[in-house]
Amino acid sequence: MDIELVGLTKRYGDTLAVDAISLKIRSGSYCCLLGPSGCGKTTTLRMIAGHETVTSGDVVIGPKAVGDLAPARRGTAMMFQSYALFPHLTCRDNVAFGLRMRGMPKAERNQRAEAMLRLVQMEALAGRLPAQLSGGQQQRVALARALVTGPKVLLLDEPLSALDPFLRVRMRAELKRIQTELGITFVHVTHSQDEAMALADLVVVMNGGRIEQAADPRTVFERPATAFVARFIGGHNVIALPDHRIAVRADRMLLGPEAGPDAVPARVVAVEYQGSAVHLGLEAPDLATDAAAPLLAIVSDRAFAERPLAPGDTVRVGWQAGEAHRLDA
Ligand SMILES: Nc1ncnc2c1ncn2[C@@H]1O[C@H](COP(=O)(O)OP(=O)(O)OP(=O)(O)O)[C@@H](O)[C@H]1O
Repeated sequence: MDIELVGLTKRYGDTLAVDAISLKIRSGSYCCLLGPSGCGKTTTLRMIAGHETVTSGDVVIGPKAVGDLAPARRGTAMMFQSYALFPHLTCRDNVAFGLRMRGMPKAERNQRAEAMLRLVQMEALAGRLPAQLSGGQQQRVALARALVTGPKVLLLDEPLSALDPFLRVRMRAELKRIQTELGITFVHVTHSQDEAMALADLVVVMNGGRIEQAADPRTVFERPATAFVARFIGGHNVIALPDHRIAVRADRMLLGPEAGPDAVPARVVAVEYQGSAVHLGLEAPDLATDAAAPLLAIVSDRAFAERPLAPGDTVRVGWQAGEAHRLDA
């Protein structure tokens, strides 16, 4: 189901948590709300779910504004960071719980619960209690429980943050598979750029209660709209020119003889080996980077091996004109 936010605003006393945001999320897409702590992501999600009242503006799900509808009547389901499974119920009964509340007969609800457990690859452990499961397994059960009532929209609040990094990457692939298989709309709150880039069809970068940019991951990375987006997404240098700012991808910085005639001198201040690439921190007095951080240049391990650099070295740094991307703000 399509979701549309129209001038959606939330105030808590003097705090403007969400500031008149407007956004269209197409049916069947995977949308990530991305931004630093306190930017209003969770509040936005909770207003879509109906767990939070709206100060002004509208949430439209499918054909109708849902402002007056209780959470259970919006066609949405929510999955939380803490899995909140009932400890005394088996996986199967946890998943079937919502159907029991709706008065579905036992045989049918068990069948539906088993189908959902199959979808999340937990059918073999259907008879276990939550305490007998790992964190990742509990999370799969929580996902099955959120999906069992057939929501048109699944809302996920930092669903992967409690998992260790390895499991997080695996579960993230699972989320994407399940979303694609079901074809329903997912709205997923995260503060992780990697997670948003890996999962989303639509990345919504938020800052201070507003949307800085809403676009597909590639556009956000290749054409960040603002300096905030360029910095938050990472892998970019934000450079101030006399009348505007530009972003240049760190992996497009050119060093040494390749840097071209317009290159400027820089001093190497940091060298970080990252496996397939080497990250170089550079101080270039002729370039105004408006953050305190040094310039970043990412070079392949091979290129670095051919021409190694160490802290204290000087090198010329530049970029091809086409690689400079003008920022709106
Ligand atoms: N119940 C509340 N009462 C007062 N202020 C609140 C309440 N809930 C959130 N806020 C404030 O609203 C702003 C947005 O909070 P929100 O939880 O939506 O941010 P977030 O982007 O989800 O952050 P995080 O990643 O830390 O969860 C913050 O300044 C927060 O302090």
